[in-house]
This record gives sequence, structure tokens and C-alpha cells, in this order.
Amino acid sequence: MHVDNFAAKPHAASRKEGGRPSGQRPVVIARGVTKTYGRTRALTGVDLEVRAGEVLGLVGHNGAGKSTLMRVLAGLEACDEGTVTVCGRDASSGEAGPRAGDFRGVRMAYQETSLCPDLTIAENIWVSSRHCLPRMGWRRAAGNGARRRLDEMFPGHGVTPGDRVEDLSLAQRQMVEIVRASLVDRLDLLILDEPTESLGPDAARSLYDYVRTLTADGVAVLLISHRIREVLSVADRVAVLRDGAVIAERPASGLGEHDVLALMGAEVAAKTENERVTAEGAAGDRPVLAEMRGTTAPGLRDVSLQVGVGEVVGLAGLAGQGQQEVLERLWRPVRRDTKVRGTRAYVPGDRQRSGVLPLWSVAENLVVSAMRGIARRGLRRPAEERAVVRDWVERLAIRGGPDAAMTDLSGGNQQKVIVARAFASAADLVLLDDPFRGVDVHTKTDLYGLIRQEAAQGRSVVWYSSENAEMAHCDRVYVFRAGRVVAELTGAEISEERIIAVSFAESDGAQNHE
Ligand SMILES: Nc1ncnc2c1ncn2[C@@H]1O[C@H](COP(=O)(O)OP(=O)(O)OP(=O)(O)O)[C@@H](O)[C@H]1O
Repeated sequence: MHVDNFAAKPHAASRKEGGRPSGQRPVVIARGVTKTYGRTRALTGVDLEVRAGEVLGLVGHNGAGKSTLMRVLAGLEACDEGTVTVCGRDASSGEAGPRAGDFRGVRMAYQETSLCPDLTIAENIWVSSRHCLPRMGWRRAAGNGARRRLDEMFPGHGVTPGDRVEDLSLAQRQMVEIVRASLVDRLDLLILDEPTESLGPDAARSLYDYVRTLTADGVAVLLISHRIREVLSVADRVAVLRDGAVIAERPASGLGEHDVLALMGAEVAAKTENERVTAEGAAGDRPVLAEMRGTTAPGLRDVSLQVGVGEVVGLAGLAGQGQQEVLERLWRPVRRDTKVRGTRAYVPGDRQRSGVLPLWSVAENLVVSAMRGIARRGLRRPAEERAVVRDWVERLAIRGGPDAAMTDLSGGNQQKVIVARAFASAADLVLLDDPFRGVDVHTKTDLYGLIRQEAAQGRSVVWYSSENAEMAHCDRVYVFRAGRVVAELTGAEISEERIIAVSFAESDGAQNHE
């Protein structure tokens, strides 16, 4: 007989409590929650209620306090003032900090996964859910639970419980992270922090289908995302966090994307995020900075492409179709079929592998790449370095300022530093691998402007994005499928619809540039 230690239906509690339908019963209530780190007031008196059977969307700019609030609601961190009630019990921390037992049914899936890379999937499940596993045969029980939940949540996931986490793709790690959070004997609240930033559209759809089965069963789901349209399509209610306080809570049905952006404090600019920013000059006239000629290699089949000086080139298509391999080759052009003139900077898609120096300050992280361009005859120039740092911190509105340690920044602000570091260098070619994951809409719009400004000054950019709409900011887009370029789009040909159509087109027109 198949034995499974995790709740088959994750929520074992009754659907009604005290005669109230589950949809109205609060699972977690925060009242007047404040949290301060040094001089930073991350939360300034938050009131929030998450109810059984609902999806509550939580939105807010980078550094608004979302992750801090989640850590407090999940009992991972004590608040300075205020109360947190979980399933009717006051779980506010006493002297000794939050009591783990009170928060047992509150589980969180992190944006930067909490998995241990050296361990297998089953071993990671044991680490976070050992209280639900037997002492004997735990590995098998954890593996069975993981396999079953992976199959339910992400059909076609392509992993087995014995796989080591470090061998998984970013998307697979994210899937395992979400599964890990859901595997428990009783689930009251599932917190999903930017769950789809690394997932493809199919996996995202499967996840949200599963979320609906959870809520139908009385589980509350708290969804944090910068993808406002996604939040509005999945959530029942939306709460907006701004500068550490919940400033609005509304039913999702009455809200539009612009309403939410306005509540977040973003200026709803006339130029929207997805609107095309036209480039100056014809792309074909530019001198060539980098090119690949008929490159065939692991993951690539007969790829030819060109990058002009001052050109923004997009790599589009479904995830994992060869775009990362192209970035890798342009970064390290080891063979004759790939030529790059000039210096390069690379922003990898996986922040945990970005080479960021976590114990150093924002300023030190920025200077480390800019130093070579600033120094004269091998001598550093501190005043110029400080000016460069100040400029980038201001341009990208990096909250925390130049002296903050990287580990003290919110996820989105860390990502901004990584992008700024590449542009602060003197590199002729900047390679970007899905660089804006976790960056809020407002800042993204600024970054699109920054890319265009840098290109106008002669810098070339090659940019892979999982969001097809972002490709509208490129001069030229190569669409990839199965390691091949299946279309080359320029100027007005570049549109989300066109990219999607070519990405999914049946005929395999290898190198069949449209
Ligand atoms: N451990 C910490 N030490 C010092 N400051 C911190 C710490 N954690 C968070 N902060 C600060 O608290 C504020 C809120 O950060 P938080 O991570 O909660 O924001 P967020 O809304 O989740 O942002 P993002 O969308 O970028 O993930 C930020 O100014 C951040 O720099």
C-alpha cells in the first residue's frame, strides 16, 4: 500500500469554524506590526488579514516591506511591536521569539530558494518537514511525497526525488521550493514569494490551477508578485504595501493594472512598460561588435547572429531553447565561429550565482567593476569612485544607499545593484540573462530607459528575457527554438504576438530568418 506522511488533502481542518464559512474565517491576522532594522523602518504598523479559502495578492515597490512582513507572518522573525494571530491563537512572540509550534501550518516558498544545493530533493524535504516524517524510511516517505506533489502541481517537471538540487535548472529548483513548502501534515496558509519569476508559462498555469484546489479546500494563499496582471487574474483580494504600511485592501475584481500601480506609488507614465521605445538609426548600418557564424555546440544548432555597436539585441523564445548558451559563448568566445571585439560584462539569471559579494557594501560591489575605467595609470581615484557610485544608486533608486551591506537590501534592490554593476563597468558589450526578475514595474521602466540611453552612447546589449513584452525595447530580436534561430525580427516586426507565434510554430525552419 502507498504510505504517505503528508496530508493527501493539505488542509485537514474543518471548512467551517464557529459557523462561519471558511472564506471569511481569518487564518492569520496582523495588527499594528512594526519592524526596524537599524535605522530602516521596514514595517510601520501593518494591519492585514488573510482568510481561509482566499488568494490574497500582496504588491508593493522594491523595499516596500513584503518579504519582511512574510517572515513575520510565518513566525521566522519577531516583530518589534504589534500582534500576529494564527488560527485564533495569539502567536505574537514573547521574550524568546516566535514559537515555531504556533506557525506550523504557515508555510513559505521563497523567491531565492531555501533549498540546500548539496542535498537531494528528498533530503531537502526532510530538512523542512521532518516533523511529518517517520524516523525509519524517511527518505522513501519524503521522496514519495515530493513525487506525488510534483506530479500534481507541475506535470512534466522532469525531476526525480533522488536528484541533487545543484543539478536542477532554476525553474526546477523553484518548483521543488514550492512543493517543499506545501508538504506538511496540515497547511493553513501558503505564502508564495514571486513564485513564477523563474517558471515558464505552462508551469505557472499548473501552479495556479493547483492553488485553486488548495483554496477550494480551505487553505489561504498569500501571493507576492510584481506581475500585476498575474496577481489580478489569480487573487480574490489585493493588498498594497507602501513604505512599510498596508495602504489599500481591495477585491481584485474591481481593479485594473493602472489602479494598482497608482496605489503602489508608481507614476503611471504615459509610456507604458510594454510600449515600444524606438531606436535611433537603422540597425543594419552599424559596425559589427560581436557575431556568431554557423555555431553548432551543445544546445546550439547552426546559429548565426550579429550584434552591432550601440545595438540592443533580444534573444527570445521559450525558456531553455539555446539563449543561455548564446550568452555564454559571447561571454567566453573561445572558438573561431564566435567573434567579439571589446570588453564584456555579464548579468547571470541566477542571482545566487551572480558573483555578488554579499558581505560587501553596495558601493564596494559597484566599484569593483567600475574601478578599471576610473583609475588613472593604475591609481585609484576615490572621489571619482564615490561620484560614480552615487550616480548609479540614484539612477536606479537603490533603496538602502551606497553604504548598505548587500545582504541588508531587499531582493529587488540586490538585483538592481547587479544590473548597475554591469553598466558601471566600461564594458562594450553587456550580456543580460533575464535580468529584471523581482524588480518592480516602476524600476523596470527606468531600466528599459537606461538600456536605451547606454545603447545611444555606443554600448551594445544582448538581452534574454522570459517576458516577450520586454523584447519591444530591442532593435533586433532573434527567436530561438530547440537551439536554432527560427526568426530574426527588426523594428516594427517586433511584437509579443509575433514572438509567441514563431516560438510555437510547428514547421522547423532552421535559420529561416523571417
Ligand atoms: N536583514 C536586514 N537588515 C537590514 N535591513 C533590512 C533587512 N531585511 C530587509 N531590510 C530592509 O527593509 C526594507 C524592506 O525590505 P523587504 O525585503 O521586506 O522589501 P520587499 O518589499 O520584499 O522588496 P523586494 O520587492 O525588492 O523583494 C528594505 O529597505 C530593506 O533594505
